[in-house]
Parts: sequence; structure tokens; C-alpha cells
Amino acid sequence: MTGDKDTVIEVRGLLSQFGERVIHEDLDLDVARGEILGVVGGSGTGKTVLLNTIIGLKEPDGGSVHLLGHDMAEATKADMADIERRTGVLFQQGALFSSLTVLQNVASPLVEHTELPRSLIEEIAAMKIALVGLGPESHHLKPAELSGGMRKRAGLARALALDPELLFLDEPTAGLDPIGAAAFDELIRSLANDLGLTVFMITHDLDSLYAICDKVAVLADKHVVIKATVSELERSDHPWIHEYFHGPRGRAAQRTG
Ligand SMILES: Nc1ncnc2c1ncn2[C@@H]1O[C@H](COP(=O)(O)OP(=O)(O)OP(=O)(O)O)[C@@H](O)[C@H]1O
Repeated sequence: MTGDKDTVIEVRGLLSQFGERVIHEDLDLDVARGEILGVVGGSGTGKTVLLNTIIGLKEPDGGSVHLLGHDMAEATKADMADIERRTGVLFQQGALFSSLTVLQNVASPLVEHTELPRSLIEEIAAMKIALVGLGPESHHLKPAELSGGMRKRAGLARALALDPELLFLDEPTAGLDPIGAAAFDELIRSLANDLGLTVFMITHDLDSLYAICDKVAVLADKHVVIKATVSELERSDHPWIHEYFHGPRGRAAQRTG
């Protein structure tokens, strides 16, 4: 790390490509401890690829990523285990194991990363499920038996299973109706505050930016063109940002935000 322990994610000069196709070039990003960062950008600008690169699912083609003090290029198995214990990820579709119940899904990181007795693991999993607002009747349901909103909540409970300090969310409100999305935003905001989480959240949802993000990073032209507060972004004259905030959807979100 460059020495600043309050920077939990540090990306420098990132190059990402698939074959000849360059997705990121010279991309820099810092995320400070305790920050709730929204990551926005047009479709295909590489938001998910960035998330996957930061957490080590994709290797950078150039540049560096430091995550929770670890240089990802040199991370050992023990470092990766440390990172996995300290981060939670909610993938776009919830990524729950379809053959497991909600309780078993939420328990799975505890089974993998701890030596705790089964009964205690189930108790902790039940607590996490309650924390995200699901009732005990959900414990024995399989993912296919859940609504979209319940699936997101179950995915969030699993992401919180190991008491992470850093949470990655890929489009957490996508596919939810506006009321469900607002409730989910509220849940993320209060969990982040109460648990002191740092959050990296990819979203298309302007309402979420207004409701919960301290800062927003905009991906365009293959890199982060600006990282700023929403009100600073409203004043940006970058064409994509201007359209995003001042187009019809932007105006609607400002009215309700
Ligand atoms: N495994 C892969 N192989 C080849 N190309 C890929 C792969 N993964 C992603 N891409 C390409 O990289 C680009 C960025 O994808 P990514 O999913 O990160 O976009 P995004 O910004 O998250 O988009 P959206 O908002 O639509 O979800 C896309 O053009 C995609 O086709």
C-alpha cells in the first residue's frame, strides 16, 4: 500500500482488456474507509469488470490494485483468505446456491472460513437473516422459492455473514420495484452506518445515488473521469454525466432525492 491505512481500495493505472479490446486504460480509483461509493457509467463501460478485478477474480493486464493493504499482484493464499474474510460481495443475481436453503446459503461462508460449531453457525446465520429483514419462515426456502427482493436480501445476509468491513454490491436494486428498491437502499444505508462498512456499489439507479452514496465514481472513456459528490456531479459538463443527471431520469431522481 502507499502507506495510507484509511484507503481500503487503491487502483493505479489499471489496464483491462479482453483480447484486443481495451476496457480500462490508466484507471485510478481510491476508496476511503467508511465511504459509500456509487460506481456509475454507461452499459459496457466495465463496472463489473472493475469490481471483479479489485476482488481478484480477474487479473489486471497492467497497473496495480491494493485491497485492504494487500498488493493483489503478490497476494498469497493466506492474503486471499484474509481478504475473503474481510469482504462481502453481493453479485448481480444474488449468486445463491440453488440447491441450498436460505439458512444454508447464509451459513456457507462461516462453514468455509471458521471452525465454529454447527449450532453457533446456524445461530449467526439466523441473526444475519433477521438483520436484512427476512423472517424465520425464509430459513428453509430455496432461492427459487424467493421473490427478487427476498433473494437480494438473502444475498446481502450471506455477504454480511463474516462481519466484513468492506461490501461490494453489483446493482443491488436492479429488478426491484421502486418501493422495494427504496427499502433496499434504506437497508444498505443503515447497515453501512451501524456496522461502519465501506461500500463499493455499482448502480444504474439514480435514486440510490441520492439516497445513500457519499461519493460517486463515473466510468467513461475507459477510466474514472471523476469521483465526487452527487451535487458536484450535477454541475459537471462532461457530456455523459450531464445527460445522466439532467436527462428525464436524473430530474425525476432529484425531485425525490
Ligand atoms: N469474460 C469476458 N470476456 C470477454 N469480454 C468480456 C468479459 N467480461 C466482460 N466483457 C466485456 O467487457 C465489457 C465491460 O463489461 P462489464 O460487464 O464490466 O460492463 P458493465 O459496465 O458492468 O455493464 P452493465 O452496466 O451493462 O452491466 C463489455 O463489453 C463486456 O462484453
